[in-house]
Amino acid sequence: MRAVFQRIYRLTRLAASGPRAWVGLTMFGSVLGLQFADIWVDVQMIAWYKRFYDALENLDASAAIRELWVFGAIVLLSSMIFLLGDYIRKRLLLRWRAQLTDRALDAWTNGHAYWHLRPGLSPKSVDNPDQRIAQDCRLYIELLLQETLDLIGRIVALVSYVVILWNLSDFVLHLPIFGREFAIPHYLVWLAFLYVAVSSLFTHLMGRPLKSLVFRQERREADFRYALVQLRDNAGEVAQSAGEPAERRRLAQRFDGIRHNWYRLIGREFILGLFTRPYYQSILRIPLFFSLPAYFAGAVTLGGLMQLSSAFGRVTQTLSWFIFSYRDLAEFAAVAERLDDLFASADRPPPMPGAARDIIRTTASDDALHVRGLRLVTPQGRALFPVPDRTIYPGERVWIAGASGQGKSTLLAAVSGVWPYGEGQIDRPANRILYLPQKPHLFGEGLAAAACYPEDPADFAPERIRQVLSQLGLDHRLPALDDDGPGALEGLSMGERQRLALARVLLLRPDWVALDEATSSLDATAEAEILSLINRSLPDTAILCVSHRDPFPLAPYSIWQIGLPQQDQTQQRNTA
Ligand SMILES: Nc1ncnc2c1ncn2[C@@H]1O[C@H](COP(=O)(O)OP(=O)(O)OP(=O)(O)O)[C@@H](O)[C@H]1O
Repeated sequence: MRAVFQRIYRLTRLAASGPRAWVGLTMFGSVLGLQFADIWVDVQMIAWYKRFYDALENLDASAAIRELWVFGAIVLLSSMIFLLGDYIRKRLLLRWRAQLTDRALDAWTNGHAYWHLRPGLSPKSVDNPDQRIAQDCRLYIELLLQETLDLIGRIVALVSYVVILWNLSDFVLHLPIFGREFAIPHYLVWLAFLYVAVSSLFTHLMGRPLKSLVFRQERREADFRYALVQLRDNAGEVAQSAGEPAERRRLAQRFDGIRHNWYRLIGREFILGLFTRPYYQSILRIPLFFSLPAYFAGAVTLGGLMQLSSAFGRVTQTLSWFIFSYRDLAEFAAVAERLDDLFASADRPPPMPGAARDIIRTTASDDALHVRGLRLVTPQGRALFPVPDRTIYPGERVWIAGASGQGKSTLLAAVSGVWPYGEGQIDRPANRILYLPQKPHLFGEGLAAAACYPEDPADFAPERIRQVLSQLGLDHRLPALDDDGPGALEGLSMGERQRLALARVLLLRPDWVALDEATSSLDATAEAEILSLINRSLPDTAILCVSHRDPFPLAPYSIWQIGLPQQDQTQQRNTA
């Protein structure tokens, strides 16, 4: 229970702090104030009923008409209070959600948490981070506002009801226990608290598994949604390999997960309902029974008994917030756990047990790349081939060669700073290394965004983008250049995707480039043309090229052999 409160405290602080935090807090205070004003209007309405019906009974037409005007004013005031409160509450919802989402995105993207916390790379990978950031942040704030406003409102109401009950139950109950007689003054007040405390304990014991079931349900829903997204992303491959039955099987399996957990969830809700439902239905009657000892002792009249039981009922009903809100509170606790877990894991991604994380990284003072004593291992601790020591200076071209699976891509990931497993030292240049993979991921924002990634296409002259795409053989795609939707990328062949990604090298003109089989899908002639174009256009750029084919157009280049040679190509090549 303490852990739940700590989580809620941490998350709420994240959402409600930050620049201009006072605006959010003022909004929260205003919503609360309007909630109290609404209660006051409610009280006015009750008083109005008495005045209006008295006027009717006395056949006082002018008083009745006056009360109609009062009624109109109360309705107007009540509507204004409701609408204003609702509007401010919704604005606050977005404000705190935006702040929490911002923090979650920071945590997820800073320090490469999104890279480290994937299955197989971390012992505690984070499932469905997209759902946690997109949905849980919203749900958390929604439930936070709902439960806290409700709770505060009830606490205030409780104080007034307890005062009423205390004054009404101004008599002593004499209770014989084990032969001795105990005198309990104001016994109804104590009884109300005891009754609800015992009932709350029951509710908690019966509903305890709900939180983890809700937690699991959210996860399974997200898994199912993600499986559908995967089908959309791989539509071409699935359709051409007639993979529909396999996809249906996969989707049905995910849905089965939802179904099984749902049965357990509703089963538990049923068990909880066995207690809460009768409790809900008897809460207005039980107070009457509890007040009977006072009646039979002659302490109150029948009218007093009714008044007492109604005050008692108000107190118990207000105190029963925990019982009535148990399902929502379980969801709130589950959402808080999922979100807090995301923040905690992103802050300190846990290391894989048994895999060294001892790579020392510094920024080289001479703007070169120095690799010393580097031994890379997989996350499971399997050692890859040792990487020969090497220094690469600005403007150099290097072919990183080696047979498949020996660690070339892993070396590039270590040089980029993301691969943590292994030991040795990497002193890297201060400037960013532009990395192009074999299978470039093109986001759905259109050709220009893909060609300039990760820079903003607005920073580049459209003419320059056209010229580069044309140099790379993508003239036929230029009419779609101004289309900034995913349709512009539809149908690009893998070779065209690689050409589009290579445009980044020519547009961004970085000081360092890592090409990780970035031309593997091009035919030999096109590959030679594009590599020569890059070689000519960027004479001062250092190029690290992972390739199974000799990148001779980059000549003069040297070879950095990783593991066993793939073929006999280890001699230094100095001419094209
Ligand atoms: N996340 C990971 N989990 C487990 N093993 C991994 C992981 N990443 C890489 N490896 C393993 O590390 C080894 C080196 O992989 P890497 O991709 O660096 O090879 P490569 O030399 O680039 O291969 P290729 O030429 O086929 O692209 C492989 O055996 C691979 O299975």
